[in-house]
Amino acid sequence: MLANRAAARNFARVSKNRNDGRISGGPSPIRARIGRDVAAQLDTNPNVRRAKVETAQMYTYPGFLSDAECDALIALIDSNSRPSTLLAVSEDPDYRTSHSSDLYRWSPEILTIDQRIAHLLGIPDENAETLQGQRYAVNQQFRAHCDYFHESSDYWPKMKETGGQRTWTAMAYLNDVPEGGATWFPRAGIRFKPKRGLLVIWNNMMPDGTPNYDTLHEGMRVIEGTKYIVTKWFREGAWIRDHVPTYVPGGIETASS
Ligand SMILES: O=C(O)CCC(=O)C(=O)O
Ligand SMILES: [Fe+2]
Repeated sequence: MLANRAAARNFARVSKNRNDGRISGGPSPIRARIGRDVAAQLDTNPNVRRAKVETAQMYTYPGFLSDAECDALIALIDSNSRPSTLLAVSEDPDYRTSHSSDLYRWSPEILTIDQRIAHLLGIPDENAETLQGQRYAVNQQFRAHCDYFHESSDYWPKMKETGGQRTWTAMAYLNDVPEGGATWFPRAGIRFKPKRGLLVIWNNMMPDGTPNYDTLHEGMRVIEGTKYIVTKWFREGAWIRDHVPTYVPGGIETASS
């Protein structure tokens, strides 16, 4: 507990603008406020633990998803997945070798989980991208990357229009993995072993709202078994702007805005 409080104090002091050589963005009062507000909410939740990391705000919530929820999500991922993609082209064909599944946001089971995650962080659900499932078979991985967008990139104008920068990430493991598949933050110096139901939450921004290169992370190669996760990325603004459809059994009400 003491160590975690010290981590929180030190995080507030760390404001050196480290980056990976690309312009990923500068300070931002809105992103800084989101960082403070979400951390304040997580710090008072008795189910949430702050990770012992000084250079980023990082938390865990063991058992956030029930076994039944994990099983339902695994079945959905298996029924609907495609090879994972990247926003920017990579020269390394092994960079992201998993399969992804865009989970159907308006189905009751996804909506409930989506809203629980948004409520936990205290960020409006409309700021969140659709929950994305990932499946990694043996030897598959997602090499080191940051979840925030590079504001000098070709894809940025489109991202800016659809809610802007990614601030917080929430990622849950749906199963235990016999060997490999940890999520490793080499710069922050922490590694999470997949554990069924565990939610890992981190802020991709620094205290002043600048993208935090210390959140660099890697989905390590799976050595034995299959790894299933769901990831939710929160934007600084509204990602959903249009009419929000209502779910009706067998489909959605599709009135346009
Ligand atoms: O698979 C992992 O452990 C990390 C996944 C990840 O970084 C992501 O989905 O953005
Ligand atoms: Fe990531």
